[in-house]
Amino acid sequence: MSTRIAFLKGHGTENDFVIVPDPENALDLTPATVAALCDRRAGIGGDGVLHVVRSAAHPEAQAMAGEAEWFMDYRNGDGSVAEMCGNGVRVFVRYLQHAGHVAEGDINVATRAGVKRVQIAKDGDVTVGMGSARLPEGDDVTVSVGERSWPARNVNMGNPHAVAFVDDLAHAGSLYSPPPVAPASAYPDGVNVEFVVDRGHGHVAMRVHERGAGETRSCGTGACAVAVAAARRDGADPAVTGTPATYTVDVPGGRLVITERPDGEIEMTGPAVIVAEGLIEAEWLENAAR
Ligand SMILES: N[C@@H](CCC[C@H](N)C(=O)O)C(=O)O
Repeated sequence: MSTRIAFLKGHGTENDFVIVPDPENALDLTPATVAALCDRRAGIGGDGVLHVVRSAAHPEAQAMAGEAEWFMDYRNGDGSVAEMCGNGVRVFVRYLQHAGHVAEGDINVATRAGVKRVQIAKDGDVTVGMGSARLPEGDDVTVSVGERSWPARNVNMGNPHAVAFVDDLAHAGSLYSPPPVAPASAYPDGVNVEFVVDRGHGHVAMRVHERGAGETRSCGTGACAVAVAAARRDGADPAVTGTPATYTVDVPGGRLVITERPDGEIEMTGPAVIVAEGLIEAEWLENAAR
């Protein structure tokens, strides 16, 4: 009888993930395996994989093991590695709670963008301290779709984003392929692109084309990048004014609330849901790895 490998399926504002618990880092999750798992027809389906590993067991996280027991080894749906996933880290902690590894309260999670502090509230929402945004000075960029183009803000949330304010989210088009961003030299490792419209005071809506996944229903790091870009556009810089800036960001899959504090820390709150759990056939996984 062949061994089976446990998985779960979860989402945060419909940014969906295949969760693969592998505490001792025993699985060889090749890019081909990840892409097969995320395939919505021949696999389980998801925007990415949350590989759940003890920090001490992963070479990229051992240095963080003293601060955070668990490492989120995040992979995009095409198999590529990403530094950070804001919705993913909330779902990751929801999984840790579901599996009985942690209780309500504050939990540290190691990520490629450093240790993130995550809080599980009684109402079910999960808040993550995302760290601060980096806005490379004089590094603004241009995003295009067909004949239209917009000036965009280069915002780094541990991973790269280009944030464009548009008149209508439909102007982003089908987003079947990555929207061109110029100059390409601003993003040597590729970029996530957000299109944003205003909905009211401190309230915006966005669509996103994610590096390594295509258009998704939500992107947590993207929503944070959007909140920071909107705040700067609106003349709000909490580090200067000493007043936190809060934005509600509507995404196709729900709503996220983002607050930037005067010390630069950005907090994001939203839902995180475990949908299902099951077993992957080892033989299928072995074939997928080839
Ligand atoms: N959906 C994620 C971001 C996932 C990584 C991204 N595609 C990248 O390559 O940087 C989020 O919620 O932040």
